[in-house]
Amino acid sequence: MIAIKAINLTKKYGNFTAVDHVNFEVEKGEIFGFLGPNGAGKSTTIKMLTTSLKPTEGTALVNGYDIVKQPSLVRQSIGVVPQEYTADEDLTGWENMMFMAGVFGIPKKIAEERAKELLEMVDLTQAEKRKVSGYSGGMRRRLEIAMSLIGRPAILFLDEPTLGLDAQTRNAIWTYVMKLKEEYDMTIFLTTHYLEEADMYCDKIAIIDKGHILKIGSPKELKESLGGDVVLLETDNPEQAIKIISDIEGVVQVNQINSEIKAKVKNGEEIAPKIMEVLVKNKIKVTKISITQPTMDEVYMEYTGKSLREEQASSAEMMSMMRTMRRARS
Ligand SMILES: Nc1ncnc2c1ncn2[C@@H]1O[C@H](COP(=O)(O)OP(=O)(O)OP(=O)(O)O)[C@@H](O)[C@H]1O
Repeated sequence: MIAIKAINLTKKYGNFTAVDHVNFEVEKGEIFGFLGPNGAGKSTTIKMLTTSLKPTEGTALVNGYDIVKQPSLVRQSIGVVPQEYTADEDLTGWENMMFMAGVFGIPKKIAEERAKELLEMVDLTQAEKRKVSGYSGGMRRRLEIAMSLIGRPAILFLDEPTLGLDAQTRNAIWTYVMKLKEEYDMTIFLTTHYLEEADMYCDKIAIIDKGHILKIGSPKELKESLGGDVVLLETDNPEQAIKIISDIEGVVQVNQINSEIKAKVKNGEEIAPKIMEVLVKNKIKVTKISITQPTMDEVYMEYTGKSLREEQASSAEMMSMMRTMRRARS
């Protein structure tokens, strides 16, 4: 079943096209990640899908509702955690939950039951009576995830859910997201520019840059699209081993680098045992074997022509330069 379908979704800010005729489908129960650098159009897309921004052209179906023609039905069926903070600092965690339940028109008794359960899920029961102004960044994010779930949405939208959080909190956020997928079969649409997180947790990834989707697929498919895995071997007879390995189906290329044989293969997990089997049959002794897959970094580099790390580094440098300039002026 399709949970989200974007049809030529487009947003222009004046003459500038931030999202350009984007088409994609998200299946029910899937964690779908929009991966791209700053300014790629990720937030603009999420804002259109959650109806806080109107498309200039095209549309999308969210839970079967048209974002342009049926925005209030879309809003009732989704949960949203935007990039900017939404919880009220002057209220406690519990009061924020109750406020959100009011927005969804949930009867008090049911709201209280759900708030209790959700605050427990995000480990905030102990802090529920404290004002949000005293929460850490990670606690706020966890509260906002709980708030977004009070209406029992079929789809949850998360804009950079782990941005700026420490590694431990990022792991905790992902634990909740995985739990929602597994226990409630929830569809989760998120944006991120953390390559490792997208690789580890997303069922499907769309790489977006300059308003265009450059590639969509599962992390495995994206890595395979680079031409497959590499099997590294050491044997007691490299010359003959190379000849034998070259003839195995699914082996794309074989080279010898010093004492190692490097075989580029379509699917390492399937082909490595075959290589072993054939070499043993030919009485060639394998002393070492390993499989390496292309990384998400390489995938990103291939499709965008640049490294996300370099961009992040340069934007971090820019920020630090701006801070230095501000300090120098004051
Ligand atoms: N209100 C606006 N008016 C004009 N241009 C905008 C506006 N909002 C966004 N943009 C531009 O549209 C492009 C896409 O922005 P968007 O925020 O969607 O990117 P993003 O991929 O989410 O990046 P980030 O991770 O920095 O939020 C950027 O070049 C941005 O400067």
